[in-house]
Formats: sequence, structure tokens, C-alpha cells
Amino acid sequence: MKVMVGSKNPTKIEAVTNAFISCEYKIEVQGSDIPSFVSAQPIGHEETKLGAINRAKQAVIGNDIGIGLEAGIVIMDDAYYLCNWGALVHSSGELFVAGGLLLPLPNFLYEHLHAGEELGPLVDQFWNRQNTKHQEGIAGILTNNRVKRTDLFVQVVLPLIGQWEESR
Ligand SMILES: O=P(O)(O)OP(=O)(O)OP(=O)(O)OC[C@H]1O[C@@H](n2cnc3c(O)ncnc32)[C@H](O)[C@@H]1O
Ligand SMILES: [Mg+2]
Repeated sequence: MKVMVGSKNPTKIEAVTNAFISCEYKIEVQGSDIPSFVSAQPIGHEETKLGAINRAKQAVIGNDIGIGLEAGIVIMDDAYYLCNWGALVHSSGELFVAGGLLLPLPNFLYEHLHAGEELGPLVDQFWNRQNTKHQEGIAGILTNNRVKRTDLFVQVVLPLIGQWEESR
């Protein structure tokens, strides 16, 4: 089964690989830089979910399954939260979506996020790191590495696989 991930981010490719392997599929996973057609920093569940869907719909072309994973930020109770959405499109055209971890972001990021800055560079700047979005991510940093970025995307991909299986 050929699975295409709509991203070259290693955390996303690894998460998709791990999730399918844990479900005992024989798969060939590849990643491709596919545009999300939403903002680089999606805001709100709707925009984040749409980014995941847009990526999955393009990723499935020429493959058995396309997966889109997108992170965003949402405001709740005057605080920003990290949110995560995923979409699976099968070559039959069926589409499945699932949401993932919601995690409160520190208050000192509020003004920056409110001004439209992207989370990735902010994390690198404030934690004096490089390219954390390709590593444990803000989730890992804020959870003592209990939930790294790959782990949280696995928890998005598993319900995508499960919904697709259930529909067959
Ligand atoms: O190459 P792509 O697939 O686009 O991977 P990405 O790391 O940019 O991931 P998203 O587009 O899904 O994330 C949207 C924005 O949120 C940031 N972001 C999301 N989760 C993050 C995390 O755990 N750590 C650091 N930045 C994160 C990311 O840097 C982007 O600016
Ligand atoms: Mg991105």
C-alpha cells in the first residue's frame, strides 16, 4: 500500500509510518511538500482542519492513501492553545478527519501569536533552539517530552486509520 504524507516534516512522516506499522500494514510511506492552501500559521480549528484536508486530497493522487497533518493555534478563555488536525483520503475518494492534542501555550507567547507571528520560529527564539518543529516540538518542550510532536501525530493518524477500516 502506497501512503503519501503531504509534508516533508520528519515528525509527520515518522508518525504516519509508526501508526500504520502498529496496525500491522505493509506500507511504503513517502512525504512530499504539498501546499495546505491555508496560512503558514493556521488559526482556529476550521482553518487547521482545512489545511489537513487540502494536503490529504493532493497527497492521494497516484497513491492508495493520502494523509494531511496540520498544526494550528486556537484561542480559548483568552489563551492560545496548540491544536492538531489530520485527514486521510483513500483512492476511492473517501475522506476521514480527526483532531489531536490541545495544549495551552505559555502566556508570554500571547502577544506574539496575536500579532500574527508563526509558532515555529517563536519556539526556536524563546527556547534558544533550532528547528524544533522537526524535533520534539512545542508539545515535547511543554510536556517534559511525555508527548513529542511525532507521538501526538500518531494519536491523530490512528483514529484516521480506524475510521477508514470501519467504513470498509
Ligand atoms: O512542513 P510542514 O508540513 O508545513 O510542517 P510544519 O512544521 O510547518 O507544521 P504545520 O504547518 O502543521 O504547523 C503550522 C505552524 O505551527 C508551528 N508549529 C506547530 N506545531 C509546532 C511544534 O510542536 N513546535 C514548533 N512549531 C510548531 C509550525 O512551525 C508552523 O509555523
Ligand atoms: Mg507548515
